[in-house]
Amino acid sequence: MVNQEDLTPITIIKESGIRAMNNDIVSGDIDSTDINSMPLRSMGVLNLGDRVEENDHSEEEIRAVLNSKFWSLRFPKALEAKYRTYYRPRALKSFHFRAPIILLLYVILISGIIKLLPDNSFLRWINIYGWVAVVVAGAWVMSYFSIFDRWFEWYVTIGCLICVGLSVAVANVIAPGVSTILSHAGIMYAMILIYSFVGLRFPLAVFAGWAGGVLGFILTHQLHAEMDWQLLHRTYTGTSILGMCMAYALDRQERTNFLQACLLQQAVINGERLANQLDGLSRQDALTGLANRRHLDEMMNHEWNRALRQQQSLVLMIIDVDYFKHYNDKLGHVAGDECLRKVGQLIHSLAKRSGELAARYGGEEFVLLFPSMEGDVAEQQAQRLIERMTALSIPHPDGENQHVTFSIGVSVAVPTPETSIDQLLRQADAALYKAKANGRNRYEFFSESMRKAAAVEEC
Ligand SMILES: Nc1nc2c(ncn2[C@@H]2O[C@H](COP(=O)(O)OP(=O)(O)OP(=O)(O)O)[C@@H](O)[C@H]2O)c(=O)[nH]1
Repeated sequence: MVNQEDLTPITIIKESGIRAMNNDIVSGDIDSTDINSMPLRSMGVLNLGDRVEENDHSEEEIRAVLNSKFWSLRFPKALEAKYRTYYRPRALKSFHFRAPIILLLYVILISGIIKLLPDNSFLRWINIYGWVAVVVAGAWVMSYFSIFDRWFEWYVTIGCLICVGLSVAVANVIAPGVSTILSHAGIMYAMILIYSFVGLRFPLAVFAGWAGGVLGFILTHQLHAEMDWQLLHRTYTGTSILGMCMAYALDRQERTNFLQACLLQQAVINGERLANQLDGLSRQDALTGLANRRHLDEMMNHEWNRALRQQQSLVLMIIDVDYFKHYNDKLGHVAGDECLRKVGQLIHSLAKRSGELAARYGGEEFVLLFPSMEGDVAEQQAQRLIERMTALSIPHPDGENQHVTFSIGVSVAVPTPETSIDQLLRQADAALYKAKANGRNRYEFFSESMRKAAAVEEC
């Protein structure tokens, strides 16, 4: 049995997948294909006990097979191969406890037969029937060695065939009498066990049953005994027919269970996929495809706590489009949306490293979060942003520069237990205010003088 960790989509994203999620959102590329490749799929959430392996058959295909009733007990090739790999370990595991039960039944049976045997027959009888125990015990032992696993069906089939042959032969070598009746009961035991208890698929069980009968016929002749056909038809042939019916029904039931497990697995995967998609969408800004405020808040806290633990500096930039109201008023909201999309793409192009995040903060405001970044690198990034925006050259009908620009407020901090991410945000906001006041199309860093001015204002 494959034990799966019981992880829900939400915990996966929040714990191990948060980074993958972040990058997908930032790139604005969340769609079902990406979500399929997220950690959830590789982890597999299904816990159906004996798990159906990776399900690459479509739901329709499985339903079609299920509806076809598969009277021939055979699926289309690929599905059949998958069924075999699903079925074999289950049958093998069952055999671990079924083999000793067979041995126990055998002991009970022979203890009854021994009491009824004529005195001079014991050695002859045990010399033949004793091998049944050896064969069953041998198969049982083999089932514990994984090197034989791939041959499981075959060594059990051959073992069953030999046991049937020996059971038939031994019933014929004993002189007619009371003990013969129990020996024929032994044949019936053997037939029922191989058809319905050992765990063989229908065709193999049929092969073992009838080929075993042929072997019994040959052994009887080799041992110079007579076949009592009338009695054999009532025991061997009768139980063979009954056993075949049972084996057929069991094989079909096993196959039906497999198909239903496939469908259930598919339903679970679809549910997880949908949950992932919804979760992704709930963290994405619909207009720009960047992370939205919700995801930004989570990531800011996440990165803040990490920076606090590792005592690394964290950079936060608030970027605000200049004179955007004028742009909107002159060109309309649709053009305004298009402009915000382009600005969003540009901002995203700077958040490349793992953990870096570009988000839409609201309206025409964006945020860039840079973990493990020092002030001098932050300055280069801010400068780069301004330059790329100039190069983008989106015409602004009413702007000072004839093209759309933005202003940037930057704050840099190494977190301490006394400070918070909100403080960092407020500082970036204060720096942005200064950039606007100083003429826009520029960046400003939060400085000591701003801190003092803020303190004075607060007083
Ligand atoms: N097209 C569009 N406009 C938006 C959206 N969100 C906010 N806005 C507009 O953005 C404008 C923001 O205007 P203001 O806050 O006055 O800022 P501004 O005109 O850029 O002035 P400064 O920031 O001082 O340079 C408003 O006209 C909003 O209607 C949006 O999703 N799409």
